[in-house]
Amino acid sequence: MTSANKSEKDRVIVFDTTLRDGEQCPGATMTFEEKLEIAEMLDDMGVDVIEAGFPITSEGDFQAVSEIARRSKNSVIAGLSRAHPKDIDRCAEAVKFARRGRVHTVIATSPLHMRVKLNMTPEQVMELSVANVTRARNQVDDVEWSAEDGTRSEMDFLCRIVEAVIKAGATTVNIPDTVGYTVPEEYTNFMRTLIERVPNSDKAIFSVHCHNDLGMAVANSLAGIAGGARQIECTVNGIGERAGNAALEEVVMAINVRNDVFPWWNKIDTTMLTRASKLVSAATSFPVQYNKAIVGRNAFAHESGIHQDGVLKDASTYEIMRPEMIGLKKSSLVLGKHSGRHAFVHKLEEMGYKLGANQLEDAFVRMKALADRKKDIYDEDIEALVDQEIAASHDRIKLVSLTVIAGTHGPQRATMKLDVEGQTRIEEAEGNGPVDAVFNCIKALVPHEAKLELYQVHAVTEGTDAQAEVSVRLAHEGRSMTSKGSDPDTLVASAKAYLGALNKIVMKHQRDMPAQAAS
Ligand SMILES: CC(=O)SCCNC(=O)CCNC(=O)[C@H](O)C(C)(C)COP(=O)(O)OP(=O)(O)OC[C@H]1O[C@@H](n2cnc3c(N)ncnc32)[C@H](O)[C@@H]1OP(=O)(O)O
Ligand SMILES: CC(C)C(=O)C(=O)O
Repeated sequence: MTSANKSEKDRVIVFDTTLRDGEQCPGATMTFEEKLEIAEMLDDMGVDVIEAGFPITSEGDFQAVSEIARRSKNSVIAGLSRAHPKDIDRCAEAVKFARRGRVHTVIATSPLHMRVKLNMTPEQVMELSVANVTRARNQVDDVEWSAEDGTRSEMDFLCRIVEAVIKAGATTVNIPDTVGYTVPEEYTNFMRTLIERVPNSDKAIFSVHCHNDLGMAVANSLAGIAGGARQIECTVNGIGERAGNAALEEVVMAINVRNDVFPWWNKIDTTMLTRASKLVSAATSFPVQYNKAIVGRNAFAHESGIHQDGVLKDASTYEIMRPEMIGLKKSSLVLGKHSGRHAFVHKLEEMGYKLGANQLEDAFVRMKALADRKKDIYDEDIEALVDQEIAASHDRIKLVSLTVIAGTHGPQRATMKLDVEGQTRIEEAEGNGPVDAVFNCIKALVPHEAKLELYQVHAVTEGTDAQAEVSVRLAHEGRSMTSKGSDPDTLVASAKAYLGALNKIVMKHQRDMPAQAAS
């Protein structure tokens, strides 16, 4: 819906209950400071109503609701209360500090809850509701009344009690699907029938509050709006009692992305959704499911080659919304065993590599082999893979020959012949031991600043004729390059390992040159 044709009757009021229903689920308790931080973020995000807690629950909850109310900027601050005078008074006392405070009073209306839990007749529930809405209205202008277990309530009774609470001053009427029992079409009809049958329904906003026991909380919320409700109660990341509540980020994005079928609008700044999700996850210590819609870490990640190719050609092939819309910088192409060449080349280009066709094919085959063994392929894995590939075929510096004079009478002396980019160079150097003499020779032949960080010798086979394997790590300009060399002669293996690491540094330097020149 464009801003030109936005009308108030099509606006969906977003009521966030992360701090109340969200906190009710086992393990989600948040500290006072965490609640303040979340409330501030919700306020900045454009949430219309923040249900900050249930003040009668504890002194801590009362303090949190009061402080959130004091600090509120734009949002209405609501507190929950039972249909009980002491709950109502405590709640009104907490929310009165807000620019606009709301008392939200709830009582069950289903036959089961009234009989078993409340031990009350419908008439007693009606009386109590009217009395407590009146009591609340005497203290604040904004009063919400909720019919707990509304979707399992009898329509005739619901119509009568809703009419009565609106008369008593309720400004919002919420019909929760407390146990996540309804299904979309049923809920649309339920809300539509109720709104049509209650004679004074135009005097209040109708609200939906859906739980996810059958995984339909979001679908049901939208269906309730289709039936005439104009407030959705939801939580960040969908946290809440049992299987949770409708997820705020899902209802909001469903309305925004499918505005053709959900022709309503809301005031949420969706670019804050990712941040909100992370904040709530950190405060509750509830990890966000990887495949969670909108904010899961895989929601904008692609590993399959066919999808990656499509996304590279045009992201809308596999993405129905742009990642920036929810505050993500970009979607990610994750390399793995399902990836194809297009994504591999793209990744290499991002990392500054440009390979010839054969090198690319070899590196790709080795990436697949690695992915079969390893769950996550990181940039360093690709770097190691490709550097090895390039180094093998493109060594700028090659060892031609080496002679070392060692023994008890030092200094030890090495004579080395190298092929440096097609030119033969010969040099002699002394050292404090034969390895030092070999490395000094290399430094004389190819002057460089790299520092030796690691030198290790392993015997690969047994016996005095064992093949030696030497590892050398050189540090240069904040990066380390490691290489291995093997030979039956330890000194030759040492020279090969050193030259291998040096070749990588040279190659990296050449690769970075164009980027540095451009910047
Ligand atoms: C669907 C929802 O999410 S509703 C919100 C649920 N959230 C919570 O319960 C969290 C906060 N709750 C609490 O801290 C406590 O339950 C309190 C402070 C509200 C009440 O604690 P207690 O007085 O010890 O009562 P307890 O929780 O054991 O039992 C609930 C009592 O409230 C009554 N009750 C339940 N709902 C309502 C209601 N909407 N209006 C009036 N009374 C109610 C019950 O019938 C029961 O009454 P009884 O003691 O006469 O049998
Ligand atoms: C308090 C009400 C709205 C509730 O949380 C529910 O019915 O699930």
